Amino acid sequence: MSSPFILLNYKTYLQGTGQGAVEIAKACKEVSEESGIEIAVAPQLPDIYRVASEVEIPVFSQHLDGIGAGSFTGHVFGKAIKEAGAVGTLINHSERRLTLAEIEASLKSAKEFGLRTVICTNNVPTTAAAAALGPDYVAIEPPELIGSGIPVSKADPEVVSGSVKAVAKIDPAVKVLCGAGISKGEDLRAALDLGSQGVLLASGIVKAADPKAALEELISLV
Ligand SMILES: O=C(CO)COP(=O)(O)O
Repeated sequence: MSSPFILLNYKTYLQGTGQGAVEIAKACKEVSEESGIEIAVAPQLPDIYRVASEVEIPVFSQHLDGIGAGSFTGHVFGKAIKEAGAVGTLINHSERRLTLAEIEASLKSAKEFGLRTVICTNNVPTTAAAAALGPDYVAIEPPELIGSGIPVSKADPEVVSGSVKAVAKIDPAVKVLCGAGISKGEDLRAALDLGSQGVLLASGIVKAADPKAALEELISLV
């Protein structure tokens, strides 16, 4: 099996804001180098440039709007994200839901600017629909488990294995991540055993007293 992909979403957690965003990214980079596992970070939009400038690590945006250059006040433009140093973006996170048409437009914009794409979903049917759009990854995250500390890979293994199966049927090139409540080595191990190719996670690392130690524990059973 190939090495997993770990994507750390900072959300708007205080610990991952401003300089904290840089410090957590440095911890991720160290653990990534020590282990050979790809770890990417998704800081808040205003922190993308600072993290990408100060730490050599893949940086993702937490959101992207499917708009072009022009009259779009307050929107997130793919070219700006790319030039800030991002290499990818989340699309349709549970805390930043989009309509189907908006997801498609966001994906198109991300692809236009060469960004890696992760469409977040909440169940097997939406995962199947997202896979049909052809992103690099879909990330299945049942909303009720997000931030709960209860790992999706243990509490709802069927939604992970069901998503893996559905995506394989629709487009085997699309990779599957899972997330919600993932924080321990055994949670990541269970996620990989269910066929996912990595995890999207947040609070277990960002809010940890020692994010580097938490990351080392997370990957201990890979
Ligand atoms: O929403 C998530 C990642 O995008 C999951 O959050 P938690 O890891 O805090 O459950």
